[in-house]
Amino acid sequence: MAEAAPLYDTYSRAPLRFERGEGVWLITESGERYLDFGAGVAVTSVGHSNPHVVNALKEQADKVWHLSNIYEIPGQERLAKRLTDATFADKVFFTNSGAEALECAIKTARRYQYSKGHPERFHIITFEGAFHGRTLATIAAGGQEKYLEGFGPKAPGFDQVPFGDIEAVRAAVTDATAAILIEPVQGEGGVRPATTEFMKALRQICDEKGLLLILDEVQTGVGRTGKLFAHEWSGITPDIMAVAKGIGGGFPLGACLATAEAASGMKAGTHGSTYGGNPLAMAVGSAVLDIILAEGFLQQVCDVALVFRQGLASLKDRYPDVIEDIRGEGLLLGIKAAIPSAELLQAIRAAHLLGVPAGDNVIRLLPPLVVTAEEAREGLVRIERAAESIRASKVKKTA
Ligand SMILES: Cc1ncc(COP(=O)(O)O)c(C=O)c1O
Repeated sequence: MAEAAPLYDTYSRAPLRFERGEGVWLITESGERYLDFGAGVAVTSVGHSNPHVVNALKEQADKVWHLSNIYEIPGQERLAKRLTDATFADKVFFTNSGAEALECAIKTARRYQYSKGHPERFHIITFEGAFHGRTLATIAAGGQEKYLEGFGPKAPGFDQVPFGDIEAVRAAVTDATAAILIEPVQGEGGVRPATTEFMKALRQICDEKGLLLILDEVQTGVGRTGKLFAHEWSGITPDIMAVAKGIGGGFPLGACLATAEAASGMKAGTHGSTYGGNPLAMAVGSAVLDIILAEGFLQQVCDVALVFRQGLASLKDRYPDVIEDIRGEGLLLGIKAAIPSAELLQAIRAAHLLGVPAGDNVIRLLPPLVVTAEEAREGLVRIERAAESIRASKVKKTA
């Protein structure tokens, strides 16, 4: 047996060694092809090795890789302008990851209340089942105890309430509340979309009580649900939004977006990042946006998502012993398994399709947004093969 690599044991890794990627495919060292419907985990939005993005990265790499944020960085200004033009936001802070974008969002909200003369208003209302990252503040913000275990006292100022329970939110608001933080669709928590009514009610509570609404669109953003950002489906806008994953298409890039008012407390020296907003990341982010913002692209995402979802619904009808439910929005879909989800994920992987585990016995399917209807159908064929193999093994066991 090969000697274990000297890596932290933080991941239970599947024994697959991918050497390269092409569009929606990942190819192992031995040349086996897998349909990548995990896309990293909702990361490779425009597919693996997208030529437009690769060229942008190469071109920038020949010019300059790193500039300190103590200088003006034209690529940063351009990407910030594109993001603010396309959204509710007036201001952007670039980060290297989702958790960092959330850290910036939380700091922005607290600093806003502080600068308005309310230093006591630092509590953030968050939701059970939520996932916001793995830093000390974001595990405290998240609604899953397992991520806190053994990491010392939970950072103060995060109050969890049940997801979707507007009365619980109202009851949790106190004079110490600064903001409400929510994922429009809980991803890691089991692909659970918040309803439009719930999102609207959160906005209303924030307006009534002088709170900021922070959206975590790290997983749902940049076209994943068929709109540029998932909150657009509900017709509300946030005050602050964390973005990452899809915006970098695989390059470490995140961003915290805010209205000018919400960001008004973030003065020179209040926050910073050595690598955030570096020229390579900016070139990649801009190239990704070229594709996502191209005319008709998001409609294509919706069209393919419909084909995929209808196919999944039909599989659910034909294999109720394997699939209990299909849920999600756009190309952020979840199969709630009727058997242990790890078993189904394993069978899907054996059919050379990659999905991602989530809470609530769910498997997430998040193909690159460039997936075609034909590739989506190929994915369905493989899921059916997996369902058949599970049935066959059950028959064998009972025989
Ligand atoms: C909704 C959400 N927020 C935050 C994060 C953390 O992002 P990162 O792993 O880039 O820090 C994730 C990652 O899975 C996520 O899904």
